[in-house]
Amino acid sequence: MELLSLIIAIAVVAIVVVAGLVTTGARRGRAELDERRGGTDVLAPPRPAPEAPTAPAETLGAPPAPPAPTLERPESAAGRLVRLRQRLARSQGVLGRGLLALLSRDKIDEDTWEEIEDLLITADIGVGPTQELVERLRTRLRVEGADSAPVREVLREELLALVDPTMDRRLSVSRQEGRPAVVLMVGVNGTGKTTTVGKLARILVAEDRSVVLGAADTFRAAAAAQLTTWGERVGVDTVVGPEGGDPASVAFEAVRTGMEQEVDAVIVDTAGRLQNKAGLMDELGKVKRVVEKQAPVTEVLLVLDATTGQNGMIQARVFSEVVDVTGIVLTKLDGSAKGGIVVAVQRELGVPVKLVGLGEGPDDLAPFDPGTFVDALLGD
Ligand SMILES: Nc1nc2c(ncn2[C@@H]2O[C@H](COP(=O)(O)OP(=O)(O)OP(=O)(O)O)[C@@H](O)[C@H]2O)c(=O)[nH]1
Repeated sequence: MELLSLIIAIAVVAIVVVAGLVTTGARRGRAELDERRGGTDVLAPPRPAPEAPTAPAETLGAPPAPPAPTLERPESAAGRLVRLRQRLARSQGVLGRGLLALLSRDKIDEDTWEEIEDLLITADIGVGPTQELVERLRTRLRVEGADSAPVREVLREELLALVDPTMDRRLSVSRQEGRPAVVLMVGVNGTGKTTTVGKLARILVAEDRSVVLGAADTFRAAAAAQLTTWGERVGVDTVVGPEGGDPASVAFEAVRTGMEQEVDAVIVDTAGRLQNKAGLMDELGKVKRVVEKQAPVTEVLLVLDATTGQNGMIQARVFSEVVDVTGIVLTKLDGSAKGGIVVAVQRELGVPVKLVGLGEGPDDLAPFDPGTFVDALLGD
């Protein structure tokens, strides 16, 4: 009996131990499963991979591009001088109308001829051309006398001959042999050089020509920004360099860009500081040499401020000794009664005035036309 009780007790203990082991194993298995499931009792579908937070539609990607700037449509070159004729007449009227009044006197004596000479000299025509004109007028009015054409007509003809309508005033701004035309704009700071580059670009754009600008005036910090703005307004690229950098390398880059873009013309603004002739020669000579490794320079336009009179003439002389000037741009003719400089500078350099500046507006630059100029001088 005692033995039976012992067997039963051992069996009970064994059952309890086995049951405990089974429970622990089951718990460990659950724990492991739970661990694999993410520590939750609930059988959940696998969690989706984490995603970038969904941004509101309007902030997706790059910020919306600003609306493309509206490009300006510059005024065509033809007829600009006619539009600006009034300004020319206002500034140069003293000369033209003054001459007309003196020559229309009943009796033209020596004093009158002297007055005529003074008027011409004051308008900066220069001594040589003044004497020439007076001689021709004297002869015609004496020889033709009462039979002569009206004084106004005689004067018009003689002034026109002095301005010389036979000079070739076309700008060389077309591609040649698969390369862009290259225009160097030279002149003393403040004459309106940078502005003229911008205005000329507008003239070319109006003629549907493609253009690249080169801001090789690295001397004046604002010049590059000023030029870039001019270009942007008409969709023209401007190549700029570091402030104080080498003007020749900017000019080189500009022409390289122009070659790549296959444009019609590259216009390069130069610094042209007139500190001394040797320095100027070095700078402009280098710019030209470097540019011509890629394409020939087709125009060297000298910008002169008409209000500076004889000073402008001195500048013209120095520049023409340093580079082969092919054309003159006379700026600020609207603010000067000294339109005679057209004649003087052409005589001095033997190159034509090709463009005239008649105001600060973006389209106030016009191809020079001798007939319209003389007509404006004489008034209607
Ligand atoms: N009235 C008038 N002003 C002009 C004309 N051309 C240029 N100007 C003005 O002259 C000033 C000088 O022009 P810029 O183009 O900055 O002169 P710049 O020769 O390039 O001078 P730097 O950049 O210092 O070399 C500006 O205020 C122009 O608006 C013109 O034909 N008539």
